[in-house]
Amino acid sequence: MRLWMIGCGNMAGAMLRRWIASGVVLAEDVHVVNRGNRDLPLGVVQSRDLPDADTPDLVILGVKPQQLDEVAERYAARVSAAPVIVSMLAGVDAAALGSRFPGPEPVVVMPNLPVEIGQGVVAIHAPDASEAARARVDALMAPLGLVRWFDDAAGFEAAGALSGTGPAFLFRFIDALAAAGEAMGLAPDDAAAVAKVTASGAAAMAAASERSPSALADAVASPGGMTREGLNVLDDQSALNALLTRTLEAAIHRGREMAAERRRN
Ligand SMILES: NC(=O)C1=CN([C@@H]2O[C@H](COP(=O)(O)OP(=O)(O)OC[C@H]3O[C@@H](n4cnc5c(N)ncnc54)[C@H](O)[C@@H]3O)[C@@H](O)[C@H]2O)C=CC1
Ligand SMILES: O=C(O)[C@@H]1CCC=N1
Repeated sequence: MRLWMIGCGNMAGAMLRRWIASGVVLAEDVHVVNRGNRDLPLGVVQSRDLPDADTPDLVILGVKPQQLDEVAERYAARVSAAPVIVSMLAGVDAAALGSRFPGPEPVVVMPNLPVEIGQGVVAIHAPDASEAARARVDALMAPLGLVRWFDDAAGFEAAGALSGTGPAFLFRFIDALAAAGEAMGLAPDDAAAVAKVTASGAAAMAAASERSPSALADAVASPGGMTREGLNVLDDQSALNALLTRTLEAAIHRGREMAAERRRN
């Protein structure tokens, strides 16, 4: 599959590394436009402008949302013959994308960073996309992890916020576990190592097990034992649930503000 990628930093770069590692895309079939060269797989051409070459199978937008107008002004005419344009920009919906890039079918995705190891989530919203566009996007996204299409905007907003921002919250949780270990007297290196492997082992188990995370927590917590006392703190007045609900609400609120900033009157 031949790709033009306009903006390929942390997020689009993570996707690209997986696409090439999985073989779904060949490095020589990718042209990246970035402001400056980034650390990308060998063979991928990076430049400051699109090439004078045949139109690709897909155009991927991976710049910051604030750069949407700038790149649209510069590249919309040149990508107008491409069949599909995929945006990962938070707060940019299909209407905002389609109005700036007339021609290609607009597809909005919300990926997350673990796509780089094939264990990410890609939420997709393109309710008006043709079967051909859906098939093309599905084939590209398949190696990245869990791929879910949401035809309703609300479902996409919630799923995209949960998966897109979620890794950052889990990374914080790992740090918080380590900090708690340090507070109990562990050396920083030991605390960080123990917290990381505890988190990765538990996450792998939750992903692989037929038991729910709640049932797995119960399996750790012996009646009258240490874990139950700890869980009682997290569960008191649903403290952790309430904190994460507020966290996700704040992220979604910001997403809506960003969407309003991109909306045209
Ligand atoms: N980082 C994440 O976990 C996630 C990010 N996103 C979305 O991905 C997008 C990119 O985020 P990051 O990769 O974190 O940012 P980043 O700053 O790492 O990457 C942006 C890239 O765009 C390039 N760029 C900037 N202006 C340009 C221009 N005028 N023409 C061509 N290239 C240009 C930069 O050189 C850079 O390589 C954002 O819109 C964000 O909402 C979505 C889901 C998750
Ligand atoms: O923080 C952001 O705006 C982007 C979208 C989801 C993850 N990173």
